[in-house]
Amino acid sequence: MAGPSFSSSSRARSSSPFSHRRPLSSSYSSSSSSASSFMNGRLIPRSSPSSVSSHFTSSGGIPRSVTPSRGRYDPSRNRGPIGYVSADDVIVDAADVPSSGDSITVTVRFRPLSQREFQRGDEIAWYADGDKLVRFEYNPATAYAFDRVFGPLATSQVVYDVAARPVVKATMEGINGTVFAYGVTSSGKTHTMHGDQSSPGIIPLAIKDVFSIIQDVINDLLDPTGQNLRVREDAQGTYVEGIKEEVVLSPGHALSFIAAGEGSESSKTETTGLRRKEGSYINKSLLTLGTVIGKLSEGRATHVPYRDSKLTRLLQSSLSGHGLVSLICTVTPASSNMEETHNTLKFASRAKRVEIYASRNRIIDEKSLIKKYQREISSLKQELDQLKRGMLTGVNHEEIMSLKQKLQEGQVKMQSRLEEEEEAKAALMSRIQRLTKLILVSTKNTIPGCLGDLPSHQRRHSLCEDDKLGVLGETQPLIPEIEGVVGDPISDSLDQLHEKRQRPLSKFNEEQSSSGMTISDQIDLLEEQVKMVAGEIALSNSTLKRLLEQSADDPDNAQVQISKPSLSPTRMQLSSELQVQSLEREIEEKRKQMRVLEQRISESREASVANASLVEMQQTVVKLMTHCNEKGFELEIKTADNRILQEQLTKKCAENNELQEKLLQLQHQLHSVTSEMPSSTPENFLLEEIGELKIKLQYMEDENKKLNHERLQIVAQNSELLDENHRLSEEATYAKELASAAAAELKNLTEEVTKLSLQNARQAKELSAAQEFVTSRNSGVGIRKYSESRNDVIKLGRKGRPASRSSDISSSLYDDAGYWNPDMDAIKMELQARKQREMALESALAEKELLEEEYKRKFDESRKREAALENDLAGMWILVAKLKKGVLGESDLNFDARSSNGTDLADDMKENKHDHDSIIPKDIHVTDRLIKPINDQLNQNFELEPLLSRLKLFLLLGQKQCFNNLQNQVTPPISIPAYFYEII
Ligand SMILES: Nc1ncnc2c1ncn2[C@@H]1O[C@H](COP(=O)(O)OP(=O)(O)OP(=O)(O)O)[C@@H](O)[C@H]1O
Repeated sequence: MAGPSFSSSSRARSSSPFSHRRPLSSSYSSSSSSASSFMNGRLIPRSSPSSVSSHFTSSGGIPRSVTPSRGRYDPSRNRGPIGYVSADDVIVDAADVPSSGDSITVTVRFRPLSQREFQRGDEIAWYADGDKLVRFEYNPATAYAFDRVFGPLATSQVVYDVAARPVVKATMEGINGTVFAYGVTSSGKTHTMHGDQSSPGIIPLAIKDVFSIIQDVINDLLDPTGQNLRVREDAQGTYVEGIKEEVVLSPGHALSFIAAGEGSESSKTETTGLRRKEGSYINKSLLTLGTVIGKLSEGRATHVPYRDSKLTRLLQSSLSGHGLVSLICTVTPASSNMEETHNTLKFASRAKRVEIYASRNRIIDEKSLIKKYQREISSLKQELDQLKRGMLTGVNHEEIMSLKQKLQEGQVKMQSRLEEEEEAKAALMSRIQRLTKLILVSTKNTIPGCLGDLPSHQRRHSLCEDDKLGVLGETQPLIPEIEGVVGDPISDSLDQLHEKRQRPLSKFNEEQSSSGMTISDQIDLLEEQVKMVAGEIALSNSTLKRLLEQSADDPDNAQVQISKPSLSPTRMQLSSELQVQSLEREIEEKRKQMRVLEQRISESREASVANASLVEMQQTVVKLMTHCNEKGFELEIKTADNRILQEQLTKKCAENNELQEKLLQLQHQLHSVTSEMPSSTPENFLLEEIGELKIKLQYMEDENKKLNHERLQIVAQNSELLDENHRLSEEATYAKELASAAAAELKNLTEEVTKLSLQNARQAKELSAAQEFVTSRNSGVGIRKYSESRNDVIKLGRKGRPASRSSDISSSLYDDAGYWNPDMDAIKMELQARKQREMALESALAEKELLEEEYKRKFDESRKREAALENDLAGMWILVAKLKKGVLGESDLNFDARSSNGTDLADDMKENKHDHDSIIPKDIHVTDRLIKPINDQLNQNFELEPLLSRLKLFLLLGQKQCFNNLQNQVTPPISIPAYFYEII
């Protein structure tokens, strides 16, 4: 299927052998009901009150090969209560699109009240009640239901979408279809079918649709010269004889033809005063259409008077159910047209009852047909065989006769089919030839340089053919008729040629182009002629020479035997002198001719040089003209396309404006609503939410960066602190050592002091004993006591001597002879010094202990800070992960102004003018819960630190698998709260 074609009934008939066939493609035809019909039923006599219709039909496939498979009529199927209904009737929703085996799609379109109707006080009499009902204002019980009712505000695009597009689409799938508008005058048929620039109707929309489906379209158009087209029928249905086809290349192109068909119809009818006549035809056609629809809607097999009007004949194949039919009834709501509208509605209602059985056309190719016929022949042969066998076995006579009859009928049928096929084939062939010719002509005309670029040998070839038929053919008799000087054909042809050369160049070129002979061809011809004349001169010369020789040899015998058998005896008897003279004259004559020819050749050469450029120029001009025509044609198409585009653009602009207005309105509304309830509308909420999320994300990223920076700082601080800690530990160890040394010394000293005190006490005792001795020297008791005391001292002194540090003191207690001689002052001083040393050591120890405590406190603090920051970081990571996953719930966005590290973030955020409170999760302590076990473990075991740090990192990053793997390496395993697993 090449595509749809457009046809109209007011085109001339053609004698094309294929003219009685419908086009090889889907066809689009538009006509009114009248004899001199036109596109879209535009011809409505103002005086005529009658309804008119406008329609387009489209058929898919090749009717010749169409095999319509009709469905069975089933009245119970798909019959909604479409038609007249009472107000209480239940309206069943009819299918929006026509379907096979269904009824005609009937839609009703109301137009708005016109200015005139309004001014004269018309009221709304009929109106669209919903999109299925038409109701009577003055009696609401009167209502009609249809497939669809379009109110006065419905656009043609909507009407097209519902009422026509399914038909157009089906056409593209090979199902015939018809869309026609029906309605009283001024009810809106033209507006619906044709429309205008701002609101294109069904026809332009259909064309556009068709072109969007296919690229190449064969278009049947009205022939402006045609009158009185005949509607004919064949086995495939009704067709308009002599329909003209045009190839169209774009929607614009198709529309331009339609427009042309319309610019010719109106002028014709205006000027020839055919309107009245048209009106009467239309009335007749519509009357018949009403009758036909009425008959069809009865569903009985009665005679349907299709043939009574051209309109019904044209619509016959559509109405008789071969294709889809969409009827658009246009009505006015005006009360002044109340009755007409009612009639239209009744008509539409009746039409709705017509059943259609649209079926897809099948294209059967030649091979399939041959196969089909072969099958039929073989079955017939079988029948024949059976017949023969029957004859042999004694089948009764009647049976044989009936079989014979059948066979004959079959043969006749076959014969007629074959003939039909032959006919169709011939028609096709002729059409193909015609089209090929057209293509060739058009190619010839359109391909620039086609003729001029022909190779010279081709030109020569054609010349030779011309030569045979023309100039050379005339020159041939010259050779035998040597004396044919009178009426010399060469001269004639040369004269003709010369004459031609003398003519104005344009004329010359015209002839040249018409005969296909160029100057170079003519020069070739002249050269050939020169050669021939030269040959003739040579022949004459040799004859002359022979004659002269003979006369010289035998002057008495003047008889000359001319070798030429054609020469008459009388001539042969001429005197040799006369013959010689004649020959000489002839030779002279030929030479003259030759000179003339040579001169003409040289002139022709000169002329060819001069003309060549002119010819070339002319050819270029012709080419340019052709090109120009093509471009003009393209321009027309483009203009038409442009117009459509402009229409679309205008429409789009209008839509755009409307949308913008709506947008403004909406924005305005939104604004007003927002000002009342700032966050109540979903748009607001979403916008806010998006904004918040963006801010949060940004803040998170910033915070993350900050935290990372801080973390790095903390790590650096930590390492510093660790160093310091190490140093302090060393110092503490040293201090401890010192302290223990000091303690040991103190102990020794204490012991020594005790000893010394004891010694001192003893010495004091000894001293008092000695004093007593001195006092009692005079008595024996005193000396003995002194001796005893002295022995004790000695014993003591000797015992105490090993103590190294007390040696000084001891030594100060004895003289060189080892006798007790205590230097009390020295001892006292020594003791004093020792005490002082002891005190200093004790204070240093206390100081060191204080320092150690201070460092330890600082270290703990930094650890805590680090943990807190890590907690914050963990919180952030979790939040970021949630945001990325898009699982951030309301609860996550409940925030606490204070983070775990004690920073008052709320204050910071207030300073930043953003409501950053919201980014710190309330349940930030969760991270404490997560990290705490690890931190505890870390605090307990410093060796595990690298492992645990990694563990923490995996935990924070939510890498469950890595975390689990690593966790197994930690002994004892860390217990992780279930919450963590929920998060990751
Ligand atoms: N649906 C519509 N919306 C707006 N205007 C409309 C509509 N239908 C028709 N009109 C207007 O009503 C007027 C008559 O319409 P239109 O010429 O299409 O009627 P018509 O049936 O073709 O008439 P006629 O039978 O005389 O050809 C026109 O001005 C047309 O623009």
